[in-house]
Amino acid sequence: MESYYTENTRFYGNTNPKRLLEKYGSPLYVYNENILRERCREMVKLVSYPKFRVCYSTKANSNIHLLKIIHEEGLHADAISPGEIFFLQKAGFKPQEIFYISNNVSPQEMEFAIERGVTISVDSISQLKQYGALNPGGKVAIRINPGIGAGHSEKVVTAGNNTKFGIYPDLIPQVKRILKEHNLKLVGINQHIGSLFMEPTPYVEAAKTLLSIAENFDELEFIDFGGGFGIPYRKQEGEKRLDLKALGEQLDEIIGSWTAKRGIYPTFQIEPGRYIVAECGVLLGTVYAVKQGYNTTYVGTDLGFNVLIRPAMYNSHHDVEVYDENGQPVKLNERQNTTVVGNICESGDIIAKSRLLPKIKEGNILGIMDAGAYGYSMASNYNNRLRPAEVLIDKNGNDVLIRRRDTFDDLLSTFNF
Ligand SMILES: Cc1ncc(COP(=O)(O)O)c(C=O)c1O
Ligand SMILES: N[C@@H](CCCC[NH3+])C(=O)O
Repeated sequence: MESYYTENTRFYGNTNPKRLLEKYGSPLYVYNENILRERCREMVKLVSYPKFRVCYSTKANSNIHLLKIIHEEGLHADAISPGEIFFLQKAGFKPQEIFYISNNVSPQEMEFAIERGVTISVDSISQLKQYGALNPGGKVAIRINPGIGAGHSEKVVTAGNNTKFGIYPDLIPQVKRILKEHNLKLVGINQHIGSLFMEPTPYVEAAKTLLSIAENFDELEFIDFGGGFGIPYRKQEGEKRLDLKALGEQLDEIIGSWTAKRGIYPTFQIEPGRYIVAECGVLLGTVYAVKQGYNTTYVGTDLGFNVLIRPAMYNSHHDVEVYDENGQPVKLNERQNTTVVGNICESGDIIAKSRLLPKIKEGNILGIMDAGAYGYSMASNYNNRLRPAEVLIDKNGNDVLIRRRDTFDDLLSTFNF
């Protein structure tokens, strides 16, 4: 089948991968503003219940320029750390638009949010007690483990029996005692079952469970079903999109019947990260070596796992597109078994294993597709490598540098000499 992306070269606006690498260097993260805005809008209209809000999950990509666009589209945001709260505020999010979903944090980190007026969710009895002691009479949310998990790898399943996250429902009497002891108001309950589901069922089932748990509390201002909305990473094989219409209709139905039965109308919210940013991002890199192995051809690039760790960490698949000397996508007709590797000193430094790709030569450019989520945000300086620059193809198709590449001075900047 022809590449989804080959038909979609509009991604690069008025330029192309070759010109982008000539101008900004390799490797390079490239984001498309129109796609980002489209994904935000799809999520905002997911359900028709009027008090519905979308909290973008900042961990997926915390580039301040992308955060500004997401804010312009009317999304709120969730944060997992004071550093993310700091970035969100820099991007213009107001404290009441930020939800701090904390996990095992120090009193100082809780104070950081309390001082700024950011609502915190805690996810253990210990942390609820710590919060109560710090902010008696305050508002708080709790993260529930609904007992149902889902995700693309066991490392990203965040509910069920094998996870550090969330409070089990049988601890609710204890939660109530602590709330009373510290005169806390429980304003919200939230959950997140895990990252990347492609069928509505686990999410909807977990949402129903959360609604039954919500019946234990009278004054909830919001109920948060979490993120995890998947994107099709295997577009070249024709993978289908998550059916948002079906998912939205099911959510509307359970929200509608729950609110009608209870006669209360809290805000409902979701926390998508990947769905918002994955498909607006491509990671470009350059081929420097081609080597015939026993079973596969190794294509050696500057795309080490310091730049994109998902394949090495979770065995994740990203489609690969090959560009010719004019920066145009090479058609996927004559294909050979190819393994794309990086420049990091580890054998696990593989970005695409045993793929059928067109014949690749030194100097070719590769596009690692759907790399906007958990790409740069999980990048590192391992091997003292420099994290790449980030470029935005803006809504008029122009390329804009939104973050420069690291420098050697950046690597030195934290040392005392
Ligand atoms: C609490 C919480 N909310 C939201 C998300 C976003 O998940 P995703 O990017 O799969 O939508 C995550 C990450 O898995 C998370 O841990
Ligand atoms: N980092 C994961 C997503 C989940 C992380 C957040 N709980 C990934 O790249 O797929």
